[in-house]
Amino acid sequence: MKNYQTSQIRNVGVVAHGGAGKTSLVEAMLYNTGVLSRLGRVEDGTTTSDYHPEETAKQITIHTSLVPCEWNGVKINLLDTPGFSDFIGEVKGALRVADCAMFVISAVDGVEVQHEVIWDIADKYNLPKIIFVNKMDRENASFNKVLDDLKTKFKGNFAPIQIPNGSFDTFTGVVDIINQKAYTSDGKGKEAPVPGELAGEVDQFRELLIEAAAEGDDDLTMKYLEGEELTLDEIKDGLKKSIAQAKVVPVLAGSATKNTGVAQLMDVIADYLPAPKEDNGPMSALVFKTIADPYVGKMNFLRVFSGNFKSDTVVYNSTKEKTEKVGNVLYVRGKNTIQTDVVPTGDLAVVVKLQDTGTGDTLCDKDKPVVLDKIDFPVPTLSVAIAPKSKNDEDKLGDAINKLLEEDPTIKVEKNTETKQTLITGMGELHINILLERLKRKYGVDVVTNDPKVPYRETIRSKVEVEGKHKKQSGGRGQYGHVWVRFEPNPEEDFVFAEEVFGGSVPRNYFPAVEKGLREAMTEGVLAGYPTTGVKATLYDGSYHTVDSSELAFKIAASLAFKKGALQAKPVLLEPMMDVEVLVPDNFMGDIISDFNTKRGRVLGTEPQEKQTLIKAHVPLSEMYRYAIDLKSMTQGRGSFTMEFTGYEEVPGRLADDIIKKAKAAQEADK
Ligand SMILES: Nc1nc2c(ncn2[C@@H]2O[C@H](COP(=O)(O)OP(=O)(O)OP(=O)(O)O)[C@@H](O)[C@H]2O)c(=O)[nH]1
Repeated sequence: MKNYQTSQIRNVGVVAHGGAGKTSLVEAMLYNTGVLSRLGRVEDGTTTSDYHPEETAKQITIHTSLVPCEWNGVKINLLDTPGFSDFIGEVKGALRVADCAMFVISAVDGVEVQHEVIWDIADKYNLPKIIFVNKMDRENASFNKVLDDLKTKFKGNFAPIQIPNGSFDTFTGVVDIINQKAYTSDGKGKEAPVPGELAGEVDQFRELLIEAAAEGDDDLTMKYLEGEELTLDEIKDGLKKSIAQAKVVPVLAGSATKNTGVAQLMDVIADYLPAPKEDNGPMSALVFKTIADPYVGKMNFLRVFSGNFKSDTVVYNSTKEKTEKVGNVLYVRGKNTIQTDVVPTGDLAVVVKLQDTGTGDTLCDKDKPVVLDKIDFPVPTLSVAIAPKSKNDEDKLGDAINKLLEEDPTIKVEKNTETKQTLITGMGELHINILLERLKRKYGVDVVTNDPKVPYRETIRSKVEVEGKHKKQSGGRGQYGHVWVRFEPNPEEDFVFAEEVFGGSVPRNYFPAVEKGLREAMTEGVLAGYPTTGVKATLYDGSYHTVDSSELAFKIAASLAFKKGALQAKPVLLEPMMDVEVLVPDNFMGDIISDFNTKRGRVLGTEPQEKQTLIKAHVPLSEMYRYAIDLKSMTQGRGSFTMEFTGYEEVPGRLADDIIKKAKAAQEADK
């Protein structure tokens, strides 16, 4: 691959709802450039971009893959992104470094949920958009229906620039609106005059395009408004500017698997889509993806935003505040790599084997450090507990998890100190399944999964004074510890220890042992063995023996006092509560609120947002573990939510009885 200058580069994020045909389209584009001798098929697992074993097995895209292709003297960097909602983080990473979002929409299925979700992301990045209406060869394909769908679902000036000639079994090619030429099927196709029956439509769409072109440039606007005719060059130039300013969204049609209309799409990308912004300042680059490749090692995919990125140099990671040594820099295409010495502004490439650099990090010159805007990754919300299957798996698990985390910014792993479970949190069921498969296939670690346990707690509701006495006389030196302790509720803190001992009834040097005895006893509550919190304990009396008393004896006495005291002080079970915020389109509000009622939640309020409503609620954690799945099915994937721990609340009586019964049965079984 030769070196390209910034003006000759097009970075295109290929985005869509799953199954619309992104991967097939990228494959056809690559085939047209001549680097493939035959067209790979998703069904056969032979496409260039979906080459990971987990992708060929499931026939879906999981990773964004970078596929550069050369066309008409331009290098088109295609970022083939996953369409399934669990992998929206990959789409966000790709669009952060793309200069344009290309939406692939099935002519049969029209605009689907993920298109809507990604549309909003593209809007946030102010990205120009282009639309390819795919699958024109399928039964029930309708270009005009998709066009109507676009106009009702999105804001935008949609202007067809290439329309289909026929559909399904009459689909014979495409018509280029600007040049007013028809092309027959397959590859570049043969040029032909516009068929008579399409002439009216072509004229009408051409008028729309000219109007859109005129909006791209003030001089052209004037000329257009004065009724003068624009030349072909002026139309093309104006259109280019309008697209770059996102004032018009060009719409094209074709079939990826029949490779029809695809060469014309590539012409449009090369001729009309914006090149990256030139910036000759000091070097800066953003890492948008990290992969642990079994052969190559760690691969950081980056985009250069300014200056040139060079191989065999030292760069500064301003995010981690660390210096990194750069060795090889590669251009990649699926599995294949080519070394390069320099990557110009705007280009995408891969650096291998950096020490500390990960996704979202900025690399720059040490003496002119900058930090580029981060990628706004989604927060994972679906958790499962995992445990190693064998000792061998246990040894490898920690390392393997670190590798997973390095590759995927949308996973969280944490060990819950109370339940002792390791929780892995991801974006959805499919995401978690894939992570577990990856653990096994790539890192040889087998795990079993469980539902997460709820970290319940216990507390007391009344004040009591109790005695704890430990006395043992069995020949030789005995053991003697004796305390009186007052227990009272103190919800503000986990535990407070105080003493009001008069006249040395318990000597000072035993106080720490008493406190320790209480703290240890509290880790296993009297109701169901959960940690006890919100207690103040005051040691106020007791007695000792000059020979037989010891720290151990006082510790035991304190522990006995706690067990007795907690039982008398009206113990109750507490559960963790979450502050939940759900963002959904307005029409789902009622469903979300009534669902919270069944989940023992309290809705705190709703706030209208642009196009959506934010619902705030207070819900027990035990009801929220599968919410990621519930919300997806309630809103067909249109909703999102976040939650945060806020504190503990008492579990209602009957439910508490059940939980205590189950916990006791489990304790028995353990014995
Ligand atoms: N008839 C017809 N089938 C197509 C066309 N494009 C794609 N398909 C088929 O549609 C299915 C999905 O295509 P993919 O290319 O995997 O779609 P994708 O958008 O990459 O899907 P994800 O990887 O899940 O995001 C495959 O079975 C393709 O063969 C087309 O133009 N015509």
